[in-house]
Amino acid sequence: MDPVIAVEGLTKRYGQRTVVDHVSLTVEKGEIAGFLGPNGSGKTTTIRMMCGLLTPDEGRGTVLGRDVIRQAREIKREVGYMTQRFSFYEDLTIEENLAFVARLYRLRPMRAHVQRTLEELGLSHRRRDLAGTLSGGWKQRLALAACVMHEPKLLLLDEPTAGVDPKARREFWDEIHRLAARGITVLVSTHYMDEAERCHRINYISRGRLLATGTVAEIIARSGLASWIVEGAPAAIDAAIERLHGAPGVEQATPFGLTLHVVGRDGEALARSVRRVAAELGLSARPAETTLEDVFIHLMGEENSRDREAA
Ligand SMILES: Nc1ncnc2c1ncn2[C@@H]1O[C@H](COP(=O)(O)OP(=O)(O)OP(=O)(O)O)[C@@H](O)[C@H]1O
Repeated sequence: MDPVIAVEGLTKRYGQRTVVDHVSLTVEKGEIAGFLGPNGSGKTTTIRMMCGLLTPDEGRGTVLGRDVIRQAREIKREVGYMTQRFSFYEDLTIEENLAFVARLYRLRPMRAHVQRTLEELGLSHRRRDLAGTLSGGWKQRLALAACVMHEPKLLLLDEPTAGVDPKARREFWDEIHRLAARGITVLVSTHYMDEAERCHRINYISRGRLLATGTVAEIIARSGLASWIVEGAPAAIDAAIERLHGAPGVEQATPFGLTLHVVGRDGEALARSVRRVAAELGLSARPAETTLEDVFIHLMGEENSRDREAA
């Protein structure tokens, strides 16, 4: 079966700046593909090129079997795109907002589409609530309803859960998994690590370039990073950060509450440095599983140091 998204070398420039730099991406049917990267790394721009809203300066490929350059209009109609800043008529109810969207898409019979969508997304009992009175989580659910009502086979969700509480985020992701189980393909950008871990595959982009792609396990394994956790009193942890900075094998030391994640590629040198500093400061240290967050912090750090070298 052909991939739902198969793009190659997508590039977008604004003036002198290349904001998306030869991004190639494949997403298979039914897959939940995560799109991660720091602010301003080019996720939204890439998504907009894939849903036919923005013409790439270079690159080619297909989305839902249609050409991203020549058939942008068809793609735009056939995907479900949830933007970062979706908007509703706040003084209309959930049902009225959906009816408005159904009219935009010329869905017939309109009532039946609205009804089915309300039911599928668990919105029926709140359909007479005004959109303006909904909590963040329910607004997000309404936005998702609006972009699935025309039954798209591909959903492009741009940070759909930004600013939503953990319970509502979890429910939103349960919904994404339900949609994927029905064969809908999802590409979703996020800054949350727990969400990244709920994706089948992850694509990590930084400064417009795709730096890592694969399952969580593959990305962690390929990073070649070893990790240690150091624990103890806050003052000693602060001192450990200072002593570990620049120590052999230590590439990053990141505090997480009362623990410190210490990460590096040279496992033996890292172990020696961590053990030494822990002993000096009376801290406990143990080897740990490298997390996705460790890998992403590391990738960002590498980019920054490349910049410093180039400067
Ligand atoms: N129309 C435009 N004109 C000029 N620069 C732009 C335009 N659109 C985006 N950019 C720049 O391109 C870069 C990538 O932006 P983009 O919104 O794609 O990133 P992002 O990864 O989605 O970021 P975030 O996580 O903050 O949403 C940013 O530096 C942004 O300022």
